[in-house]
Amino acid sequence: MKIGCPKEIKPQEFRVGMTPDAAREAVAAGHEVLIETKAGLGAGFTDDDYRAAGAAIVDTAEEIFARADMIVKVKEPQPVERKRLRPGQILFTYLHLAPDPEQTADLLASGATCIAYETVTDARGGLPLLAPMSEVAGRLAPQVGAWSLQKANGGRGVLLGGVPGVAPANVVIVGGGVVGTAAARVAVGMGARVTVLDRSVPRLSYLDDIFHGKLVTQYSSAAALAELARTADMVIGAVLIPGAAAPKLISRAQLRDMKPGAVLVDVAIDQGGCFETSRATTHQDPIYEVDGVLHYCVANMPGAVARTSTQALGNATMPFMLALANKGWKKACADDRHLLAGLNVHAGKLTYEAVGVALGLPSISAEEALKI
Ligand SMILES: NC(=O)C1=CN([C@@H]2O[C@H](COP(=O)(O)OP(=O)(O)OC[C@H]3O[C@@H](n4cnc5c(N)ncnc54)[C@H](O)[C@@H]3O)[C@@H](O)[C@H]2O)C=CC1
Ligand SMILES: CC(=O)C(=O)O
Ligand SMILES: [Mg+2]
Repeated sequence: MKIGCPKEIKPQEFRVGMTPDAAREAVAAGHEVLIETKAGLGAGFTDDDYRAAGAAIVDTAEEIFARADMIVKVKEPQPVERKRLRPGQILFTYLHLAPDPEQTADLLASGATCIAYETVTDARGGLPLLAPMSEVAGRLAPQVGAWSLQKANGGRGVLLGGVPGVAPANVVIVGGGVVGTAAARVAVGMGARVTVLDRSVPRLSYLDDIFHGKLVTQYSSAAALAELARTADMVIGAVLIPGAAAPKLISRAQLRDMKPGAVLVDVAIDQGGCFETSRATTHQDPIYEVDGVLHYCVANMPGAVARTSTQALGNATMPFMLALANKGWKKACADDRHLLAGLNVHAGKLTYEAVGVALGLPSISAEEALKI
């Protein structure tokens, strides 16, 4: 199979879909790997690194899309990339379709087979291709929130850990999954007073066990979050209902009850965001203010640490990328129901129910798609 990896074109996105290691494995398995020139530079990989791995360097994205049977990327395809997809081509990348009707319409129109990293599952109920980036975004969340809290950035002027004689900041984390746990680890390490809310009591028990009393756990009811938001310096949104649009957990009216200069870090923004007033921002212009409360809503946070993120993502995607290339998408998905769970669009049909529900569109099951 010809596997193509274009350079990412989303603003300030420095990750790349294939590492030289992944390219080397694909070439060893008998595939042809096409990498757009300079695609890896932002993550510290040169064209020569890819050439040494046996890949061919191609001058333009157009040529990659025209020649490749499978496109491997990081971010959802941008409008110009969507126009280049064609029936029968495989697209393997993050999609986040539930909050994105335009992208969904374009992917349906393309006729391509689109497998979303974020809905591939594993045997333990996890999301193995989302988890590495959630680890990164979770670790970054208190760091970017702490930066936003600095006075020069519009924040309250509060230091997360306080100092002797001055209380630390209150950090509230909504959602105690991969992002929430990683965020808690860093926020606790920075000396903040941390509360984590989740709807899963087993998950709260796990957090209670691993943090040995260094944070407070709380069942995520609307009333509990409203109460905690009032005294929070930072609220980190880290909820997920896989594939679906994020539930809105803090309303605009509630912002008036929050401390002026407090910050909302909405990591769940790629699924539409879990605060009513969230809208996606970029690394170039990451924060904005509504009713005195700062919002940090960057939808590709891991792009800020592109080298770490590219390596972590590449480790996780490699076995699935190889299965798709070795067997073709149909056999690879038929053999592995966890990879099949990643199928979101095939031949003009939506194949992921939660996306259909979020967008009011009809969908078929991924199993049915295997027969088309
Ligand atoms: N902005 C960015 O750059 C990035 C965003 N993300 C996003 O972060 C979000 C979280 O991802 P993960 O931690 O990997 O998901 P996860 O599935 O590991 O954890 C989500 C947690 O949310 C909990 N939850 C669901 N509804 C809730 C509610 N109403 N209140 C409290 N908790 C609730 C679940 O029980 C679960 O424990 C996703 O939307 C993901 O796409 C992930 C990586 C990068
Ligand atoms: C998960 C995701 O969307 C990202 O890493 O950008
Ligand atoms: Mg994202």
